[in-house]
Amino acid sequence: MARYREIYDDVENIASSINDPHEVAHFYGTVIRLVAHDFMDHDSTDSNDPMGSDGCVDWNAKPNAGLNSVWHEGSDLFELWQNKYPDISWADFWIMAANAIIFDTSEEDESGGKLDLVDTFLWGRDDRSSCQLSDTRLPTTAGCQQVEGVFLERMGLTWRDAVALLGAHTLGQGHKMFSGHFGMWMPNVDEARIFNRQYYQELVSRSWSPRILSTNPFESDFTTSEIDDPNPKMMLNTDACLVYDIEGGPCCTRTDLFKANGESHCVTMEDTQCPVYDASNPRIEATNAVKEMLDGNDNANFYEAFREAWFKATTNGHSSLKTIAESC
Ligand code: HEM
Repeated sequence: MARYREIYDDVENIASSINDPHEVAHFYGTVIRLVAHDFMDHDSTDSNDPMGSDGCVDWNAKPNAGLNSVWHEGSDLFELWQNKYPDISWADFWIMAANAIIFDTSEEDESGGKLDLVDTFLWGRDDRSSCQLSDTRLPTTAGCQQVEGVFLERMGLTWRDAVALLGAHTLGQGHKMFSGHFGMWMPNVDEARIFNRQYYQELVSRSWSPRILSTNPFESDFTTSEIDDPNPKMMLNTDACLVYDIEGGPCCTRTDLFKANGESHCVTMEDTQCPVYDASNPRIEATNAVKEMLDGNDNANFYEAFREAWFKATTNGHSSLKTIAESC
């Protein structure tokens, strides 16, 4: 346990040594994203090669672009592992580093506690040196079929789990040079360094309009600001579809919001309201989960749902992991 806590301190020290707030947000975000890309290749229906958290991502594959900014020989995090924790597998170490960041960036509840995922942590994952084609199991940003494919069908999670995990998009940002999707889910870089339920508030309270990407005109996402805004805001189709049915064609998520001068807040499609799911649509479960995260005065529902989903996602496919006490 002492070592586990030491990793929290060491990761916090790396973050505190970074001066630029955008770089801090990117460091936080990329470590969490790295763990997600390690576990999102799990396929419980493939008994030959289910994959999952195994310290293996295909660094050259397009969906993983940007992950090597925190994990390459010479990076602070890699050096920390190499110099102090080389006996710990990459898979275990990445999860501990992510848990450290989530603890550090989460908000205190009424009793002064933060989100500490220590009780979800089991160790003993073996690293793989090769996981070819794992990237083909990673979701694209196209829409909710992708969310269903990765989380419900292959990882065996629920809509509530999927919605909770996607709440991690409260941290960090997208980049033109990596995915082509650029901007933050949050309105500013201060918010993009706090792990809280703000993602859901942003999703339901703003007018998100479709944006064709200059980096890839065949792909789109959603924004609330002009394309050349220095701090554009962003929601991916896989985020927007948790509440809005975006499959019927381009639409704006809130056509009912107006500026003081009467102009619509929608950047485009100001007359076309995105429909919401009706009770017979299975995706209503996603919307209900978003409502659950927003219910109450604090992050309690989000933190509890995230804790459950993170445990399932990081242990998926493993049958002999051990509790920290067993390492003593
Ligand atoms: C349907 C599933 C998902 C899709 C399609 C998706 C897509 C993306 C994309 C396109 C980016 C921008 C990458 C870049 O250009 O830098 C991103 C960033 C990020 N993702 Fe996801 N993601 C998914 C699930 C997850 C999950 C499960 C987590 C964690 C639990 C996560 C955490 C993050 C974080 C924290 C960032 C910010 C990284 C940074 O600041 O560089 N994502 N995601």
